[in-house]
Amino acid sequence: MVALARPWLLTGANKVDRPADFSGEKGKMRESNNWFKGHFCYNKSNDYSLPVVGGSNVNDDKVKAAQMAVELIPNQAIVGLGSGSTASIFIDLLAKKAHEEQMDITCVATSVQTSQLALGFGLKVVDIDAVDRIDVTVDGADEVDGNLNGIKGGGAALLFEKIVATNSTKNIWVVDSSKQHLRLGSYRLPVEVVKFGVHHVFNYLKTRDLKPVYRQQEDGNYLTTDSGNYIIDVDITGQEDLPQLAQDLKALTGVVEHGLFIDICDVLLVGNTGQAIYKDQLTHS
Ligand SMILES: O=C[C@H](O)[C@H](O)[C@H](O)COP(=O)(O)O
Repeated sequence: MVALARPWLLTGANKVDRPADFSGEKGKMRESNNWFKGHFCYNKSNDYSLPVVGGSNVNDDKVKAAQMAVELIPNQAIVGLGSGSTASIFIDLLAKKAHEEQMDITCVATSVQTSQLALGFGLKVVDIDAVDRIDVTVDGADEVDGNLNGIKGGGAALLFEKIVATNSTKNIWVVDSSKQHLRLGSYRLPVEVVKFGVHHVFNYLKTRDLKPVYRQQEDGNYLTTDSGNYIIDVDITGQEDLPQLAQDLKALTGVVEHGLFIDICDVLLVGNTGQAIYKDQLTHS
């Protein structure tokens, strides 16, 4: 049992004032949040505090990136918690540090699963509307380019992730170097679309040569996000002007959000190289 492997869970040091409210889904593990679906497997039963997690190089790299991020979190910070395997490692390490150093940390989660994970680790998680600022958000990414623009949403959390990120003073991304590409597009871009009329949006995306594909669950049903929407993954390899594409997608009726995160990441932490790349120190833009 996880709690036994993490003694800081037993102290009650991090009291939950107001649990995050995800539109009635509180406390439910939804299928849409099964992160293993074509993406990764985060095994909550592993106590992977450093030595144990080292099953693969990629995992080692994620741990290193997460460790670097934890060092950047000051006491009394309001922290946005990203979603995905790397963010999950960060959450675990943050909980450990908060306990050991008796830090006063308040967290805002970007998905139901992240909220449950953080609460399980003893962190204080509040609803985004219960705070008037988010000091720093730490999240993973599916792909990131040399300007620190990226694609997110491989775990279908892009909408809440973008809401939290755009309301954060600083955004730190934690990645392994396989996520770094000169140009975005190796990873299909997730587009979150309301269910009503979704086939019309799908057909329009086809006409834009975006080769849309519905994201499905293992049982063949369309995957549903925490907000009750569908995800359509599109191919952006032929798209030259990504900021324009981002605007076009956003303007499409029925589209709620897309996974292009442009000009959002402030600091990129790359686990395997130990690099910290700061956006304001880039020589190009
Ligand atoms: O919706 C999912 C998020 O955008 C994740 O942050 C992203 O998919 C990266 O996840 P991971 O750290 O597992 O590669």
